[in-house]
Amino acid sequence: MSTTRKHTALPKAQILIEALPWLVRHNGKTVVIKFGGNAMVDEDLKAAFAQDVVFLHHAGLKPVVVHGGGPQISAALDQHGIVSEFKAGLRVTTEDAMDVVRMVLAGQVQRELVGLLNQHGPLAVGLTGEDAHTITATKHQPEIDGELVDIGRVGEITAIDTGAIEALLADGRIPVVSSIARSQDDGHVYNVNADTAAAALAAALGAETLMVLTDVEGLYEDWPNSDEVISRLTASELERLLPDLSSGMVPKMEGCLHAVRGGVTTARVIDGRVQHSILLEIFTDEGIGTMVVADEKPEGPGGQGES
Ligand SMILES: Nc1ncnc2c1ncn2[C@@H]1O[C@H](COP(=O)(O)OP(=O)(O)O)[C@@H](O)[C@H]1O
Ligand SMILES: CC(=O)N[C@@H](CCC(=O)OP(=O)(O)O)C(=O)O
Repeated sequence: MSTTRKHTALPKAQILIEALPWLVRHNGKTVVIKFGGNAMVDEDLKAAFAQDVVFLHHAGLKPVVVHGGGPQISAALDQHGIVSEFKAGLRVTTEDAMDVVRMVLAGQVQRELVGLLNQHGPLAVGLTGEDAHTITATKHQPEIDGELVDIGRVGEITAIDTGAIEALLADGRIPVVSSIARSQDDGHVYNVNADTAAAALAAALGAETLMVLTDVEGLYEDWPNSDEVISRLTASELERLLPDLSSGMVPKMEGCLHAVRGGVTTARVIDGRVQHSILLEIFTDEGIGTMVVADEKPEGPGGQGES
């Protein structure tokens, strides 16, 4: 090998070998990746996202994608002359709006992601929470200022059946899930926040990691006044912060807490606007967003930590 070729080739080998401990650690582990609608607006980013997910698959992990589509739903509702309104961070979803939500999530956003992933092989299979009872929900009525408020067809998850997703993973596929659920009580279809759905699936699947891709660098300590990102926090620390959080961050951080308390090792909020942020997060030391971990167990003999 000529000296020049060696000089260009060796740094590449170095980068590959740096990933070895991470490849060993994550081999065979399930990672649930939530791709937010706000991070999904750029064509190059969507293509890079698909590459990263396929990379994880071929590196021996089991990625499960849960996608959002908030901005895409708002645009479609607008075209139908339906006004978008949010209460407690959730979209007020009338029966007519629900038809649009379902059409956009399952018929457009999910199809597009499945198409991008399948450019790399026969890998992705799309489903919604309705399929094989994957997500069952009941009508959600949030409490606002001490009163229960009716926000229409918004679902609260009551059960997860991981059977269909596990069968797809066992078959070497990449499930792509839309956050729509069916109620077993009234038979209606419900709109579920995609962060909440991703977190519930991560916990039910016993995933190692929940990764939430969004359009900010992570959880800002003092949003919107400063852009200081909290890089790591425990479940209890996050629980104390929750009442002070606003808008889109509420379901994300509630989801991270639910996932970690449900046994997921780490839940991360990362910047989906950074190309290949998933690879940086999984295969390097340079985690770029906010990582939530379980509470640390107290040290010393007889110490009984939280699990
Ligand atoms: N503490 C915070 N840190 C970061 N972002 C915050 C915070 N509080 C509220 N936000 C808002 O939450 C948004 C992300 O949520 P959302 O718009 O629902 O995104 P997505 O479509 O990715 O789910 C950010 O763009 C920001 O405007
Ligand atoms: C009940 C509720 O609010 N559902 C969300 C579902 C999509 C979603 O969560 O998309 P993002 O992740 O892009 O925000 C909605 O209708 O916008």
